[in-house]
Amino acid sequence: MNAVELARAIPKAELHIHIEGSLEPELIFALAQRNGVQLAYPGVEALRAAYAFTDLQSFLDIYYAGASVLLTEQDFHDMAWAYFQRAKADNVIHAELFFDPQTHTARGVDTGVVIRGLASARERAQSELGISSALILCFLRHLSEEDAFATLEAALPYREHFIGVGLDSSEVGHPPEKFARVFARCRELGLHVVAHAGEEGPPEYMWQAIDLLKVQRIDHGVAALQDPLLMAELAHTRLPLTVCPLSNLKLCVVDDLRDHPLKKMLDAGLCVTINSDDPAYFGGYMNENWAQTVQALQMDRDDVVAIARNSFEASFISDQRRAECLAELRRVASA
Ligand code: HPA
Ligand SMILES: [Zn+2]
Repeated sequence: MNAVELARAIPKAELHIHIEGSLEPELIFALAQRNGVQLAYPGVEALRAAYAFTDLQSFLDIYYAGASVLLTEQDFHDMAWAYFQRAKADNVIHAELFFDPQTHTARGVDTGVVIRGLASARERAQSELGISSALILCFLRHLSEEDAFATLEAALPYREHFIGVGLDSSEVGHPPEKFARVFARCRELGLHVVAHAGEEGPPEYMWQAIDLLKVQRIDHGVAALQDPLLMAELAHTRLPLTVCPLSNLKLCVVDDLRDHPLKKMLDAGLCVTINSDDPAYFGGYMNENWAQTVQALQMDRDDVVAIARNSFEASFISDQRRAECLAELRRVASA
């Protein structure tokens, strides 16, 4: 097996997937019809043709429009179940899913509807596919911290269904410091904390995520390369970064996959992982991200194994499940 074949075959954890970003155009139209929702596009092809993004905001506008078809518990279940089946085909054996309650509560959909629908898909993925998973509630950073507090409050009756919180949506102009108090509260509640930083924003936002939000992982973090002190810190602490190469390409964070910083970050000793972010919008699920990145950056089999191992080390799974995943990884890597 060469490095690209190994990248496809190796068991892996996905740690940066917005479940609303796994909604394929076909399912968007099927749900629109089921729920009587009117879309601004005449059909699947027209919608797909609109997926030509110039930056994060141009994507977010379409992503929030796509999510408008989600109304019932069954809708959330169907979306997540479709993702888990796709993940299984890519040898994902553990997944930590982001979801955005505010995208749905703003349309009158109750937080409980969102969480119950996702939770039942998770249970099904465990029993029918053997995929372990968890949910991470994300606050939309373009909204206020007060809004984030209200979102947390509304989700607390379902506390057993999510393991942590994150921070997503429009980065520039909405630094992590804006959410310092709500993240402190989440830490007090025993929730894991992560945040998007250094996708379009500067290294300063990554420092804020570390120092003020006290995150356990940074989502994206590709801006780290602009700051040698930050690189040294990340190498020293091994704070994981959930990198999303095809997302960075589609949102013009990099112009060419061959210029992607992932390999430099790996070689500098950072705990980097490969993830799909919003696969229905960015042209590829896990194995497309892995295969294209390994190919473009000419990574070898050792790099592939190191990144897969990082994905389990960076995950919020039990020690027992982590040991199982690492054993499975060793089995495939040595076959
Ligand atoms: O890549 C992303 N960045 C920020 N917010 C998001 N929400 C969905 N995907 C993203
Ligand atoms: Zn993301």
